[in-house]
Amino acid sequence: MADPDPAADGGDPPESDPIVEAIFDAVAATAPEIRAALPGRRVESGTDNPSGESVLAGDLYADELLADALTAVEGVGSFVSEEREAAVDAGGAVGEGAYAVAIDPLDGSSNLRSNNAMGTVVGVYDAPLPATGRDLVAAGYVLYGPITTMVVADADGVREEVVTESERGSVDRSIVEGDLRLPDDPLVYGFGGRVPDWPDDFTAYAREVEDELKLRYGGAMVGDVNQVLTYGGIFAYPALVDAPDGKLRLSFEANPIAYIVERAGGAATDGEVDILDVEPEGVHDRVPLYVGNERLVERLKAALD
Ligand SMILES: O=P(O)(O)OC[C@H]1O[C@](O)(COP(=O)(O)O)[C@@H](O)[C@@H]1O
Ligand SMILES: [Mg+2]
Ligand SMILES: [Mg+2]
Repeated sequence: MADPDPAADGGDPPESDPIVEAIFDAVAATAPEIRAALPGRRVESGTDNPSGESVLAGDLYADELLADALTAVEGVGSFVSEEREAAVDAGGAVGEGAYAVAIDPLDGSSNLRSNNAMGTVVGVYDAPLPATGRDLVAAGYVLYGPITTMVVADADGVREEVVTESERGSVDRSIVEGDLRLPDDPLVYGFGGRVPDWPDDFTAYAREVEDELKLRYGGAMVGDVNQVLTYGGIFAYPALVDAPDGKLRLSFEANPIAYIVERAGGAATDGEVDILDVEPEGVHDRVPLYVGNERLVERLKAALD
């Protein structure tokens, strides 16, 4: 369930965390370089990642750039990536003043060839990984769409920034929405996986939602979730009959998205429990993800019961 908004009780909003600020400064600073590098990196790298998926040159480039940038941040003790088997030790004791950062360097990379939206997903944990989402202190994503935006959720709430490259070669960031909240009236839905692979109970739920909302599925989680955050609705990459854990990874896809959407007033579940309560065994564990307006998520859980 959504955490109470610290500022809503009339109290002072919590001070922003300087390490978290430095992490998202580093992520924003890499965004123009990643975007500029994509045209020449649409080809297969010839390698597979720990999830057994083929990796594009763009995935590896983004991973290298973000690894260098994030492990250099004072207060980052460990770095985990979709493209790396194990955590990279960045110095500093995670959980005792240092954070573990988990990233999906390029989410939706299959959209690179078709020139559709992609992104970078970031989770900042106050515990060594694998950890539950309750150990997140912040999360965010960069969305490489017609413009480059960055959504950041932390103790202060959820904000959306536009990230542009300045003449000086650095980045300019302007907050376009300082208190992002899911609209109460949902408008869109996007469900991944092939329809014949959906379990019957999810298919029945999908048929109901299809009669109520507009289909918005672009094939990149960050783009599809950003539609839900903007217009209200639900995104799912469900459990499939031949993949009961779905496709998305908990540490650097589902948990960060769940943290963001919960702080924006929504909900996120694996079909049974809150995503943020799922106990992983490994940093590459997959989990079904259903995320969006609370009422739609509650109906989903009842449908899968
Ligand atoms: O191609 P499918 O099966 O629709 O899967 C799309 C899903 O796979 C992903 O692309 C997986 O992420 P990566 O591209 O980071 O591996 C998600 O962004 C997206 O939601
Ligand atoms: Mg991804
Ligand atoms: Mg990826």
